[in-house]
Amino acid sequence: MTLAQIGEDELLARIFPLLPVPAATSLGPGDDAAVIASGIGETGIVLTTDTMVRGKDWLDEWSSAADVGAKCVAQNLADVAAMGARPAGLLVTLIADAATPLQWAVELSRGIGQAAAAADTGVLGGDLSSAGAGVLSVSITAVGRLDGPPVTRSGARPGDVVAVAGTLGRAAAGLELFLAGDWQDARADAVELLSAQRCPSPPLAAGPRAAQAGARAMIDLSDGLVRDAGRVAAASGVRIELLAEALAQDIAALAPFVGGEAARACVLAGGEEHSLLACFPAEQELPQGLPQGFRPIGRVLAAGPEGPGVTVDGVAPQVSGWDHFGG
Ligand SMILES: Nc1ncnc2c1ncn2[C@@H]1O[C@H](COP(=O)(O)OP(=O)(O)O)[C@@H](O)[C@H]1O
Ligand SMILES: Cc1ncc(C[n+]2csc(CCOP(=O)(O)OP(=O)(O)O)c2C)c(N)n1
Ligand SMILES: [Mg+2]
Repeated sequence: MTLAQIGEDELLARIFPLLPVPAATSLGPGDDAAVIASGIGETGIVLTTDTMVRGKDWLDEWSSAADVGAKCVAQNLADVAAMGARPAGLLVTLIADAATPLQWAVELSRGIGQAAAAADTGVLGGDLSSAGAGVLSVSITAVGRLDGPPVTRSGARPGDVVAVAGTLGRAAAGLELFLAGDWQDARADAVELLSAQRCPSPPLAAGPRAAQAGARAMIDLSDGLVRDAGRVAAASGVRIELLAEALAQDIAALAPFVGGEAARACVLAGGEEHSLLACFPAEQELPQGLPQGFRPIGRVLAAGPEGPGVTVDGVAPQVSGWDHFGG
């Protein structure tokens, strides 16, 4: 049996039972970030980590070292925001073949520093380690502060409104353009899609805003809308019903660049967008009732006989989303 045969979710289900969760942990593995008590009132500290590997998460042909640094910060801070927390600091690990140009490591750090500063945070430390020929990997651990209870994946309830802050499918469309290979002469508007893939800019401030507004569940969209909504559905024991009409504009905006079918796949299954998907009590359904930056895209329904899952206009979409091991 290999990792490819089981995929990420099944691997996690097998390893979680082997890992003791420290005493007095508020929230252990399984959500966007873990939570421990801060020791100050009811507030908590969130902790999360995300890694990028050359060849798997970026290619040097299309991403500069600064892009890689900024993207790794964005991925991590999106997980902090998805708990409803604000960033408190980063730890950075660089694992590199000793033949890596010094300039690459310097530019990586410049990208990390700029992205951290833009998010009103900074770097607390890290680690350096060498690796075999051609290996290059960046790992960041982010720490965040909560002002109130964390917003987990498990609090969605039937009747809630499903809303998203940030764009959908743009990083995936950028990846399509890179993989198609003819991106160097891209039109100005296509360059925005390439940038969304090189260094996404998640709506970080929307996370704490959602928490403040009473969001019941939240996740950042790293592996695709349907797959990540499915994680909220599974954790909450509900069905998430997305409305095709609410996604039509997102799909139409990408179609001229990648074609209609790929545009739909980008919006429903594209990874690395790091927008925030949240479920709010139904009385907040009107856009002015939702916190700034969120727009409604669906409803939470009872799970029904088929169990928790995601549907689009009542039908289970035939899209998969990203899995590092192909599961
Ligand atoms: N090797 C591991 N050991 C323990 N927990 C892990 C491991 N890998 C991932 N996790 C936990 O599993 C959950 C899902 O991980 P992941 O899919 O990477 O989350 P995200 O998409 O939010 O970055 C997270 O709570 C994470 O902390
Ligand atoms: C060379 C290359 N191939 C494929 C991808 C696509 N890709 C890599 S990781 C990923 C999903 C996000 O993975 P990760 O950042 O590990 O997410 P998380 O742990 O937050 O779920 C996608 C769509 C890419 N960015 N670069
Ligand atoms: Mg996440």
